[in-house]
Amino acid sequence: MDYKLLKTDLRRSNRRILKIEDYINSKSDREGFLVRKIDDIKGRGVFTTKPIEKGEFLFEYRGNLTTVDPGFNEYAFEFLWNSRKCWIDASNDDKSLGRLVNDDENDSNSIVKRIMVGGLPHLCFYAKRTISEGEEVTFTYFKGEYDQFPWRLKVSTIYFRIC
Ligand SMILES: C[S@@+](CC[C@H](N)C(=O)[O-])C[C@H]1O[C@@H](n2cnc3c(N)ncnc32)[C@H](O)[C@@H]1O
Repeated sequence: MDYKLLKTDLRRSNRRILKIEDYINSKSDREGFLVRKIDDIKGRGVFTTKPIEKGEFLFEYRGNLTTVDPGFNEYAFEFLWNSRKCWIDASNDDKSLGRLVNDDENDSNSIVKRIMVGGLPHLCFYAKRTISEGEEVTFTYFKGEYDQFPWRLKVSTIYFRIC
């Protein structure tokens, strides 16, 4: 057994485990993504610059944690923590990637998990499946009313016409 190699492997895997907390604590995003304007309606989106494996950590939905309802705010992410409604308010443009992930109702490639770091909840995007190089990172915001998501209304109108 090559113990030197084993030690290096362990160090590498420990680094991988620590990485997510490191990104959260240093308020930074990992490399492998770029932001691109898609069009005037959708605005900007996040795209991969290399393939991503299923289950990989992508980046945090970074913003201010609050228990005060921010009202209509397209950058507020609502979730439950200890049975209480909370929001990550990402309306401040801090150049982070999470706040720029667009909605895909039916075929999104990421999910969001709540993880605890430093005793506080953090929302993190993970790959739901393999994501190819150059693909847009998308998330299903939630199953809401169509008037909350006017772009979905547009898509379903086309769908009904085709049928
Ligand atoms: C959290 S922001 C996402 C980033 C946004 N595209 C930007 O450039 O700042 C949410 C907003 O993006 C737009 N958006 C998200 N998903 C969309 C989609 N599938 N089609 C059209 N617009 C979308 C809507 O304006 C929505 O209110």
